[in-house]
Amino acid sequence: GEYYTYGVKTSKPKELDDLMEDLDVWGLDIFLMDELTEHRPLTAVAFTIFKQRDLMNTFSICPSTLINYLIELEDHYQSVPYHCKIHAADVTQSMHVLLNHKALESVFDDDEIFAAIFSAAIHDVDHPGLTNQYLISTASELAIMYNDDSVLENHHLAVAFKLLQHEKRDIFCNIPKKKRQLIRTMVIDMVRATDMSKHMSLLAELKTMVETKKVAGSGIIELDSYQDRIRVLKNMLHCADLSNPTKPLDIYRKWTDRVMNEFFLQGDKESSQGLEISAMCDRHKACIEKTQVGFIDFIVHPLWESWADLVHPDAQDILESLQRNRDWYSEQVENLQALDKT
Ligand SMILES: O[C@@H](CN1CCOCC1)Cn1nccc1-c1ccc(OC(F)F)c(OC2CCCC2)c1
Repeated sequence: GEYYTYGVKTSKPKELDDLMEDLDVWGLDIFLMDELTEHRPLTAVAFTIFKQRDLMNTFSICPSTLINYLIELEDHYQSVPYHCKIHAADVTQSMHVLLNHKALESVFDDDEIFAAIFSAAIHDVDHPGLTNQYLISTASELAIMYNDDSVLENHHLAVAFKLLQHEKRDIFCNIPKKKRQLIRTMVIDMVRATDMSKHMSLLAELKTMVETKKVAGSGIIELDSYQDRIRVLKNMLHCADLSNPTKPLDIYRKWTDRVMNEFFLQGDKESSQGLEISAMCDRHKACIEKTQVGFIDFIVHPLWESWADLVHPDAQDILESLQRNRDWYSEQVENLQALDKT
């Protein structure tokens, strides 16, 4: 059918134009993007970012090849409550905004920017809505395939690269072999770093970088080794992946509903299989508000506090939004406790 400016059909071109004005704004309504693009948020967001960053010209990517790839990629995101194509679009758009931090201005080259946006778009493709721990403890096909090591993350990478193998979808086809291999290495490093079991070591590396941060007079960070550059990009994708609590509260709460739904569906499966129900997956015992306060205090805030140090002062607004949201969920806990006393 006919494709419009953003690579997708829309019955509301004016509203979509207005929404795309917010493409580099933290807090863009990605759920509205899903509606206005007739459920092609990832294709629309990724295509428009590629266009805005002139990546199709830089890497001689034919627009129809990019569209073919993005549509196929988007169709390989499963319709699970949380790890669906809207999450992929959300993380891709969030990555696009983080790459625009002043402290990172002209730090990364085109290869790294292409690798970063591509990694965000593919990072959860074909996610089954189940955790690595579940896949391992049920000796699933995927766990056997990947020997229990970053099972989901290795699968997302394999699926995404396999989709490139059709000539109509191979967006890497005009990139020189050496450069293609470098980009592939960076993408593998970034997507593997989204495995939550790597969170503590990734955060420790980020803290070390902050302590030893080399800054030019202009406040722009200096990164002189591949290891340092990929460390920042891995943490950037991890931040984008754990950015729900930093977004406007109405958007954050939609993500909380979705992730709890996905966890509870896993809990239902575990229960029906006579397995012990995983933490936070028991719909009859979960306290959603309390676990969000804990998630922010123990995981999300420590990560974003270090990121904000690295790119100071570019992420102050994000940090303040996170604090407000934490306070709101904490008040909900107090209200619920007061209710228990009545
Ligand atoms: O599951 C999280 C990591 N675990 C590690 C073990 O300790 C608890 C947290 C991160 N993760 N991984 C995939 C999706 C998500 C994930 C993403 C948005 C989440 O909440 C909201 F922002 F939407 C989210 O909330 C859960 C339920 C309460 C605490 C965490 C989880």
